[in-house]
Amino acid sequence: MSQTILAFGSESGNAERLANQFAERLQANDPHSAPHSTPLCPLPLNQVDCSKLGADDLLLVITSSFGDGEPPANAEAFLDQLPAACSFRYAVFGLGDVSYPNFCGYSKDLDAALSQKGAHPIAARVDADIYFDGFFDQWFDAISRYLAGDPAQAAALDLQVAAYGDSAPYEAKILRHDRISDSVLNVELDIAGSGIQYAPGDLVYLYPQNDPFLMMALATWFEADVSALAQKDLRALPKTLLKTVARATGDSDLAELLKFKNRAALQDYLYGLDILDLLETRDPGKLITLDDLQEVLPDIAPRAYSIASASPQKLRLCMREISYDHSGRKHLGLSTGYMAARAVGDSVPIAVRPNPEFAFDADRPALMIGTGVGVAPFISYLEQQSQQDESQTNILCFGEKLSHCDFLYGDFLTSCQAMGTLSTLITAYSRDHEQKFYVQDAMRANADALYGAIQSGAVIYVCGNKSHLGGAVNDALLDVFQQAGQNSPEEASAMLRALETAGRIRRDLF
Ligand SMILES: Cc1cc2nc3c(=O)[nH]c(=O)nc-3n(C[C@H](O)[C@H](O)[C@H](O)COP(=O)(O)O)c2cc1C
Repeated sequence: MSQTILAFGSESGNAERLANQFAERLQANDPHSAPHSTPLCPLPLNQVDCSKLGADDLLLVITSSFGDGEPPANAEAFLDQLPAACSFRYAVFGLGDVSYPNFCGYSKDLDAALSQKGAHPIAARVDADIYFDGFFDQWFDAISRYLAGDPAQAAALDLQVAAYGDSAPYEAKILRHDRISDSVLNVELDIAGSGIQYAPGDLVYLYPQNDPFLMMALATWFEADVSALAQKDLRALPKTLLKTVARATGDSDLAELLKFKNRAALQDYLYGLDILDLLETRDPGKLITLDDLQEVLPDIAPRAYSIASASPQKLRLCMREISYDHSGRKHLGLSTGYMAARAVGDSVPIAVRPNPEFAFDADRPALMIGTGVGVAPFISYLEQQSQQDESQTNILCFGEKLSHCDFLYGDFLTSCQAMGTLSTLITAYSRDHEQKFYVQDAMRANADALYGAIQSGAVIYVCGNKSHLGGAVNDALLDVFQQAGQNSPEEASAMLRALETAGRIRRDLF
């Protein structure tokens, strides 16, 4: 009699949980699945003896990859005990994470070894990323139909996330590239077919390149090809570089500035400075060489932005452009300058990463507090909510400078209000009136509404500039608790602590 074996390789429990779910769903005769007479009892891969499996048998494997694409401990022994020749049928569901260089390394090795030894795949291997639930539902559906005698769906299965990541970013085409205020750039990227999945709060990483004008100016300075600096961050000037310059040029002022006691003055000095400014002002004798720079300048690090969309086809981000004059020359922010210089139709390398600290809780009301481009994750969340039949009670407190030109995504937010996805929109424009009015002032002015939302279980999400919002929002919350809840200062502090402990205040500050 033929047998079906369901095995898992799991380090932190995901694959084991899915294997148990698979067995339970099959047994419960899920509406999509076929009845299955003998319950499947999932077991670790190490306990599977393939020498006992014949041509009629089926091995179903759900396994993650660990280390550098290696098997989890409870699957370690499996490949070593594989017989030289196999005749059984199999299907592999691989769990992984595209941010690891060896994405789904073990499940890929396992699939290759099984087929090389003569085992027959009934479905193409699944390479699933951290958002694996959708793939799992489809895999379960196809395999359960196969078990019920209908192999077509399994044969047609094609569930493989492309292995983009830090080592191989995904090249996304720009679909839209426009300005939504004087200084805010809105960019939409095509991710259809990429396998990229994300949730509100997640981050997109950009891999910017240096400003070509700065590179040209450096080539003129060195009278040489400076392409060796292409991957170097020309704006993040490390102390080791400044020490090298001070030593080579005998610049005692710079040496003095590098002393620990002068760290605040050093920070001021470095603000807005790039490598060319430093060379022009501190090294007129051109003692610092290209090799020196190559050695001490850090590589360009990918830059993270909050995703401002919820579509599986398109990914939106917004960024405030940085552009200023320093020493008579125009300076651009590295990634905003890079993105501003691109156009519709260009491709840009990206990677998407989860941001668990700032994940949205769809089962609770949301009290969202954001300033400027800090509105981005809230746009994503509201877009997701507007795709659902019912939405939570959601409040957004949004702060910017001027109401007539800085109401970012204003049309969308107004339509969310009309649809009911956004229950309350509170805005604070700091420069509309003589008297400055910030988002924390708007929180105090709407204390009753905010207190009511928090009392009804809302999670508080704060996104925006660290120095503006870090302490100010906490102070405003304390005032809200006292003002609207009639709490003493001590009680208000205890409430804030309790919310923090319960994970009901989530911050993404930059
Ligand atoms: C320390 C560590 C190493 C990992 N190495 C890899 C890897 O090399 N390739 C990969 O695709 N995923 C890797 N992952 C991601 C896991 O495969 C992924 O989180 C999976 O869902 C875990 O499933 P499990 O809980 O069943 O073990 C790694 C995760 C951790 C925490």
